[in-house]
Amino acid sequence: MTLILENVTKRFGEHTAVDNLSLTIPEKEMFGFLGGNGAGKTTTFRMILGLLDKSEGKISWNNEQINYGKSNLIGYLPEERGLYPKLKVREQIIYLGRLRGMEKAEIVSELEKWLERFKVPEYMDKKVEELSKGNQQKIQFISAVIHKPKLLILDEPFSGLDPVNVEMLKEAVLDVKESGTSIVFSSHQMDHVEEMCEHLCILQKGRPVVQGALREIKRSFGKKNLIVHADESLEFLKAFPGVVNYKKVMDGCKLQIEDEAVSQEIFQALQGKGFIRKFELEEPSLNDIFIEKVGASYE
Ligand SMILES: Nc1ncnc2c1ncn2[C@@H]1O[C@H](COP(=O)(O)OP(=O)(O)OP(=O)(O)O)[C@@H](O)[C@H]1O
Repeated sequence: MTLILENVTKRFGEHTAVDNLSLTIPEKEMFGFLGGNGAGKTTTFRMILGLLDKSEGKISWNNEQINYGKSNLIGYLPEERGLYPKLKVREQIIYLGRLRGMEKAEIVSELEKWLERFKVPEYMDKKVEELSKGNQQKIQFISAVIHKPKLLILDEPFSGLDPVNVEMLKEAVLDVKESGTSIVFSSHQMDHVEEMCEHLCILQKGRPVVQGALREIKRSFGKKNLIVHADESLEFLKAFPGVVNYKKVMDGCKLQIEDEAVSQEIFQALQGKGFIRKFELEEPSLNDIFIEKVGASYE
């Protein structure tokens, strides 16, 4: 089931939050949705879910109009987490599972599996308000996937989690994807998107500035990173032709260079200038691409 957005626009009064956005999110894919604060990610999610009317355009899923009435097919982890603090985890998930048409016994058995997996079986009969913020997030995630949705929308799923819990949740998300669910998720942490997504879109002021397959986006960016560690000062590389950016790091520097050929010229220029301990050419990171494409709009 492919999710398609065609020329979707959302205006709040004079302000255009999402501007003529077209996207195709392939079936059974993990799609990364990125953008700075206020870029329009949550607004797009709300429109996909039918929680917010769009001003213009068309959103369809499997050629049908999508809406939250089809909630047994959709899972949503909202940015503003929304659990009932006074309810016990068991009551909470049973309530949400029933709303999605599940039988109570099936809900409890699925919940037990998830709590075991997240290493918190003892939370079954704890009130949500008794759990830490990160652990509430695990429960919120369970509430989004308990009914095995076909489409899962995760708004900042990893924010506020410690590194161990991030890894645990990442694995869970990948398993949900492997079971055949299409997943769209937003994140400000580029490394998560880089690790998990085949396709992505970077929004800036409601418009896509980068869109497509991650591998292709990196290839077409052209610039590469070069890390050099040496005994001698490398300051002279700041002004070296083809060096776009120079950053001092421990023991050396990290350069952004125009293309691979520049690295060879630098290598030659370094001959006879002391011992080179590291000389490593890297693909640009998604963080580099994001900063270049979106960073300018902050100035
Ligand atoms: N209900 C609303 N009424 C008026 N303006 C809104 C409303 N919801 C969102 N906006 C505006 O639309 C723009 C996009 O907001 P949105 O929440 O979609 O951004 P976001 O990309 O999710 O940002 P963040 O990363 O900070 O969560 C912002 O300028 C925001 O102020």
